[in-house]
Amino acid sequence: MTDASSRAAELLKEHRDSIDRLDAVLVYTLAERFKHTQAVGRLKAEHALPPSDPLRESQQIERLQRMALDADLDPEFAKNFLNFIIGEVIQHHKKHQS
Ligand SMILES: O=C(O)C(=O)C[C@]1(C(=O)O)C=C[C@@H](O)C=C1
Repeated sequence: MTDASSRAAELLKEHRDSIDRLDAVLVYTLAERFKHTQAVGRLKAEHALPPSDPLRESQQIERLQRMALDADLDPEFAKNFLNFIIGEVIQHHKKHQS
């Protein structure tokens, strides 16, 4: 192995270690978020509230897109990602109500 290729292998490993650490943060963060949304789902079912709240969603999307721009993340990606998670939450809420 040349010096350049062993340095590249070292850098690749460092990046992958960071990616693994950040993936763990994502999983634990998502799990914590779902714990809160499950509690919200129970509250909504107990009080006959609708599973989705479009006004709240548009506020969340707007806020997330502002943060994404600030963080140098594609705001369209951030929006799609949040919409995907919220879609999943709404399915869970609907199950609580049925
Ligand atoms: O805040 C709520 O009312 C929720 O049910 C949580 C949540 C979310 O996942 O953030 C999910 C569905 C709603 O449409 C809005 C937001």
